[in-house]
Amino acid sequence: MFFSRWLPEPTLELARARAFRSACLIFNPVSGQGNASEDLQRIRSFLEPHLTLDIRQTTPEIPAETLAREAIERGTELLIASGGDGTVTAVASTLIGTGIPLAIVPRGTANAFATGAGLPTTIESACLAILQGATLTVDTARCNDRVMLLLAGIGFEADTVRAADRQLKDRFGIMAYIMAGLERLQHLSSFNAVLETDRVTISVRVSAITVANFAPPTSILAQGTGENEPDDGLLDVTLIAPTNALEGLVEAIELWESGLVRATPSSDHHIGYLRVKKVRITTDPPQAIALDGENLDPAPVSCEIVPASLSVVVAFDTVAARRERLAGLPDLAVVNRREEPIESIVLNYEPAVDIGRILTDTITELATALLNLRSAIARSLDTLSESISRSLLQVFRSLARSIDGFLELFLAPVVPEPIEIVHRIPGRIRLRIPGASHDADYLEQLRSRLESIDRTRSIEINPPAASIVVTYPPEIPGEQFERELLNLCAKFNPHLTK
Ligand SMILES: Nc1ncnc2c1ncn2[C@@H]1O[C@H](COP(=O)(O)OP(=O)(O)OP(=O)(O)O)[C@@H](O)[C@H]1O
Repeated sequence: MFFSRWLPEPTLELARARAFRSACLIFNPVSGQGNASEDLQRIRSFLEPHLTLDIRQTTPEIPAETLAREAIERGTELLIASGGDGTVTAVASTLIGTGIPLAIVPRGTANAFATGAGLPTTIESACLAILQGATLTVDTARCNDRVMLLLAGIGFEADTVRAADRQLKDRFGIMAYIMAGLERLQHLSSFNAVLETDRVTISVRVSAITVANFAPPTSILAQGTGENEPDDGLLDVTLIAPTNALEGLVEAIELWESGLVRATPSSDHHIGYLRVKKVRITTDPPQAIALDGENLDPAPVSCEIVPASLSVVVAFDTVAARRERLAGLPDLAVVNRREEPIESIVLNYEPAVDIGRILTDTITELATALLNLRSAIARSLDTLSESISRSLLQVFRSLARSIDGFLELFLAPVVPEPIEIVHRIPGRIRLRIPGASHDADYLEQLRSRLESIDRTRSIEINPPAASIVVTYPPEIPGEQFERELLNLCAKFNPHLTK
């Protein structure tokens, strides 16, 4: 989602895995909410100094798919899709199995493919990735004999996609999906489903089923397994069966958290998940389907993974961080036996990703987006029903609680540096914890632990100096008391005695 822009730039000026000499840019001038001619100008200014760019613009009559097929016939080396997910899907579907790489310069509303596959999400970072030329082969899938890049939603998800129409997206951007979801929550219903996987047959009553190849954290209903990987050779199936609208909201937030921290949701909720190579799903009554954001008529759904079938251009550091790291090994020598100088690039890569900062910034950004949404809603109250406004208020409260939880998790615990024994004489020992200076609470908690050593006479704490003086009867052997003291510190915080 917002992560990629915080990832570090490669340490070389322009580290290149492969230098594309030419590319065909398929540009949708009506995608997203930005200024298309400015966007095109920026793409050209980044790329044209380095490669020959064949620019083709889509029109209502000439879709991206036709332009992509023509480019493949002309023998293009690289196809760049610039637009929303509609444009990306159309171009990608022509490239499956060809080995020709796809680069994405995302300019849509959700940009679900780019964020879900961990690709660059700004024009600048996407162009830099094209110039660097690192590629990753990802899975695609087939759903009812059509290409599925991301996911198929059955039931609630499909109803939400239908409700988030162009007008709502133009007005509220990505928040349109949240608003549409809240609106649909008022009419939550359930249906019977039979899932036949490659291993088992499952019968169940649910409100939503999502089958995902991979999905960004914003595709909330696809986050059951918490690990939608683009190249794991598996489909992730999420089943949700809330008993009422409020529980649905809570489960959506639980899934949103799962996607963000890449963990499975807690077992307290009516959320199921499984991972399969293929699945056939029949529903009673028949449910609407959303395939990669496009609405399909109700029908049984058959999905199958097509492993390692699409080559995509990724940020160089993403590939290096996932696949290879040699920097820092002693006496390192690497002989390049290929024309492409990839080894030297990997050697120079220094991954210094601060996950804590990324998450904190993301959450802050999300909180800001929520505030913006709230003001947008306040301005549009006339056009919203009272029940939608009430639901929105509830979702703000729940999201605020989740955000608080994250901030507490990532900001609160400061792990002090290991403890130092500054001074010891019989009957008195002085400790110092450098990282805990000014953290009076932390020192007080430690004091109450140390008080449990029964022969302790007194404990004095000096927070600014991060020092603790402990006195004990001088006749007790010093090493024995010290050992007991340090054992207790280690139990309080294992980092203290490292
Ligand atoms: N020049 C054009 N004028 C009008 N419509 C166009 C033009 N070129 C493409 N389209 C339409 O744009 C749509 C695809 O838009 P886009 O790539 O933004 O996908 P999207 O799914 O709408 O994206 P998002 O939901 O992320 O905004 C297609 O329906 C296509 O027919």
